[in-house]
Amino acid sequence: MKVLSQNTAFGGMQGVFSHESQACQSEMTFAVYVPPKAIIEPCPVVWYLSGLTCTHANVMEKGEYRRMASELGLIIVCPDTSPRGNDVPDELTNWQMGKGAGFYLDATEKPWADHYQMYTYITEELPDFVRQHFRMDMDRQGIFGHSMGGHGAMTIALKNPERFKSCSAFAPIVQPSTAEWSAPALEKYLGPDRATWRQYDACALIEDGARFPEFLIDQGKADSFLDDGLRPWLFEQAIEGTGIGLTLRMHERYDHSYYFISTFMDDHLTWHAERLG
Ligand SMILES: N[C@@H](CCC(=O)N[C@@H](CS)C(=O)NCC(=O)O)C(=O)O
Repeated sequence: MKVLSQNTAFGGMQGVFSHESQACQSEMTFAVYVPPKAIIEPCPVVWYLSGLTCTHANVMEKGEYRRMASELGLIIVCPDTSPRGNDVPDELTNWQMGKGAGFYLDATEKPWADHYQMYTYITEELPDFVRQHFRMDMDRQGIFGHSMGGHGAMTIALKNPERFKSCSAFAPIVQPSTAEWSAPALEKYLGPDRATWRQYDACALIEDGARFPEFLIDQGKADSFLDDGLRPWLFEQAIEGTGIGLTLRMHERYDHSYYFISTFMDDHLTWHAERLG
């Protein structure tokens, strides 16, 4: 593991690290915040998955999670959103595909499949890696994210309910297989057979029987991506009659930015801490 930076913050440590990923065949960077309580005992881990165009750095610099994570004793891990490097395929003029747009899936199509294995990276390789380097209580894990990362958090929680005890999202893409924003990317990564897309679509997963106890979703009403990309009302419909709990909060005047995310960050961390014990 390469240490790219380490800084003390709120009595804990904000670090940025990189390692060689087998899954993505690329050097991957991630951020970890370790609260001061971790000196005394292993702390629960909350994974934050970022949105389109982001790296690990957007939430680290603008998410304002450290004060509350320090207080609540939560480790926060912030991975990158795609493989990186000169040999990784990309679409240079399309921010919804390629680098910065890994969609937390395992691509099956050329030329993407060799590197774009973000589902395996996030659910297997990175957890195995960080547990070796940080004292974490892996029996207490939560996951949250923003936009494409909200989609990642919700689909990963729905597919791994035994691993995650809590899930929340800021402005998630709840049905990526039908959104103008994301359907073209799913087709390129996964091919034309839409049946294979369903495992990466929170609404479709629920229709197909996946379950998770409850979700917290915050959504700004002034978010310019609300109608084309995000559409949380589709998730509300998908959970009807399933017993899945949903706290959906629609906020007047808030947009898609980190001003919105940082405003509600404390509520999300509290939501996770209450469920992680
Ligand atoms: N295409 C626009 C929009 C992309 C966008 O809003 N991305 C969201 C996630 S979907 C984000 O978090 N952007 C980075 C930031 O605000 O720091 C851009 O590149 O600025």
